[in-house]
Amino acid sequence: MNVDIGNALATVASPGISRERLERLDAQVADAHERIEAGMEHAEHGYEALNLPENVDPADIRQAVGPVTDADALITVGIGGSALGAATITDALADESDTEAIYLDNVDPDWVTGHLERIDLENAAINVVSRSGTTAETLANFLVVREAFEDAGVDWTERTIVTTGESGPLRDLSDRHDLPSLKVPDGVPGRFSALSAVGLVAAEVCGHDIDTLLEGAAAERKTLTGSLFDCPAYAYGATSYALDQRGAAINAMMPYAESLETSAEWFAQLWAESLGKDDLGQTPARALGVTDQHSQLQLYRAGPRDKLVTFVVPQEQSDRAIPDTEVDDLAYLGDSTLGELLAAEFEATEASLAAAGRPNVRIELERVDEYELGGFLYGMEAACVLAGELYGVNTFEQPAVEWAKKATRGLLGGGDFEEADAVAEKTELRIER
Ligand SMILES: O=P(O)(O)OC[C@H]1O[C@H](O)[C@H](O)[C@@H](O)[C@@H]1O
Repeated sequence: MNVDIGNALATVASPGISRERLERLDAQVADAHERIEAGMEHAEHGYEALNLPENVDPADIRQAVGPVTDADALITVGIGGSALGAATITDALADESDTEAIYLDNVDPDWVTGHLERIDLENAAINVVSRSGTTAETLANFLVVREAFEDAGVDWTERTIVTTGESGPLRDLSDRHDLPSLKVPDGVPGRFSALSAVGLVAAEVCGHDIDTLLEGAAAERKTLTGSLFDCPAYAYGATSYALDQRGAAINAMMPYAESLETSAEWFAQLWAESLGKDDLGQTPARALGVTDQHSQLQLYRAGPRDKLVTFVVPQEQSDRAIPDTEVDDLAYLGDSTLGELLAAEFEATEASLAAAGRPNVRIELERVDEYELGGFLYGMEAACVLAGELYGVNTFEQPAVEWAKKATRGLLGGGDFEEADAVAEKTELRIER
């Protein structure tokens, strides 16, 4: 990926970063890079995620998914980091797959039932993913899906792949039924695991080229150097951090490709869970070009100066001509294509923000394919790790999320957790109709 931070400079935007500040920031990046390299070298928790492109063996993944590559539908049961990386890849490349990728990452009963009633379960497969093997939503959904397979007369043990940690309830269940299983690599937090079996099983079942995904990531890894001026990932991480320090507390991720919409969800988890701690962090917002030009852009251009807009723009996309029309005022459209319209709208939006002095950054992908996606996922993870170093937070923990997990478990009678008591202590001020 390439990154253009020109519209984040103080000569264009406010908040913005001056050239002098960029130079000083680069010295901080050099120190942070040393720390990141040491973490990678010693396979420290979290930093190990940046070694994934070299450590993952695609042959293991291919072997595990062998029995289900004929599936018409793959039901991935997982949540957060155990769903969004895979969904980013398979949604981005969905046009090239005959397998429908479904993600059960919510426990809304109507929605889960709707999916299970719609799919032909005889030709479906299950991909259950949980790093901890204890996440209530995932385990509950898996039990529901398993039962639906049994009710349909399908032997779920022949149609299920498990990806989980070395031990835990899901590992026990997998061993008991002798299911094909893969391990979430040690030292890789869920939201940084897209380039492991966690993200690649679904990609492989859907027929995408996981070797090339890993090659794209490995190429991005080679760009990690001690200077933001040589490394697109660090340029993005450092710019986002510096803008946040100057008041851009919100980061609106706005891909200009329908197929990349899910990537903004993945980014939101990465950014929020990794950096949102110690009263610090930038709030990720999700937008989609061109659609949200007609809903959110007003706020981005004229609202509070508390936002960075991040565009993700594929340079090549397929195209379709706009037919000629009999209406004179619309004649200009007939000379164009949908792709040209999309490109023009992006350029106009980017320029409109710059003209109003609103900081924005452009991330360019050559196209939406396996290689570029691998590079994008890796690059954004590296950007996030760098930003975490600059903020001085522990990028790889999420104690605030764990709190709510314990409270939920306590409420369901899954143990004695003091966090559950807080639910009963809620302050009420009800206004009833
Ligand atoms: O993979 P699992 O252990 O099931 O965890 C799934 C998700 O659970 C929690 O909410 C964590 O905060 C996330 O980081 C994680 O991705």
